Amino acid sequence: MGTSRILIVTAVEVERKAVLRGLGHENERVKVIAAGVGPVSSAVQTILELVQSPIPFDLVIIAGVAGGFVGRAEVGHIVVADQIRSGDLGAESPDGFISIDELGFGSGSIEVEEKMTKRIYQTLMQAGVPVSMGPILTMNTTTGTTETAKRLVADYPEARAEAMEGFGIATAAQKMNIPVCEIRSISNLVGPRDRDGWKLQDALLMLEEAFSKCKEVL
Ligand SMILES: O=C(O)c1cccc(C(=O)CC[C@H]2O[C@@H](n3cnc4c(=O)[nH]cnc43)[C@H](O)[C@@H]2O)c1
Repeated sequence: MGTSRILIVTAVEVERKAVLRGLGHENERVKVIAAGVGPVSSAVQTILELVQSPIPFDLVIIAGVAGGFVGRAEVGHIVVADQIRSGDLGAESPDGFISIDELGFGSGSIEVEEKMTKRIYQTLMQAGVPVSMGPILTMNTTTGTTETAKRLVADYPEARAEAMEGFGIATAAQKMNIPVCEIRSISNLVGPRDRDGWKLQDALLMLEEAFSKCKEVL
């Protein structure tokens, strides 16, 4: 749609390939990179890409698979973030988790680019893709117990999904004054670890479909 340059950042290569299949091909406006698993690796790789690019990027889109919170995002659905939040940046205490905001050391959430977020969400809705919108949490550690899942559901009542890169990549983009969006395809539910139960292939196919439906509005 626009003439802006977009950097799409996934964690792993299979996600990058799914996005590329959806887009049809990479072009001079849209670049897709796999920046590594977790907020640190993905943030560092993103900032390197943004700083080293001869032509500046206007938008960063975080994309990949994610865990959905039970009753809030089903496996096979797409979640578009209306907020990118760290789910574990802070301190533990006997009275519960204390966020980085409450500690007074900054903010654990980053706002998304509203116009593009709405455009992506509406495009997917109109195309009949199962999609919902809400905060996506970023975790250093994939949740694998009922206890942690309960803590997250209680602390972030609006959160739809968790993944491991969003807050890192968004922080890198924010430092460069570049707006961000996040789109995730749900591969598993957040809860007791069941790695064999992850529907990775289905989620990657849905990620591909989401980008194929959205390519005209990017
Ligand atoms: O087998 C594992 O425990 C495992 C640990 C880290 C990463 C993976 C991946 O397969 C990497 C892909 C990517 O998946 C995102 N993801 C998917 N589901 C979840 C989740 O329930 N909680 C957090 N992250 C999730 C994440 O962004 C990874 O980078 C496997």
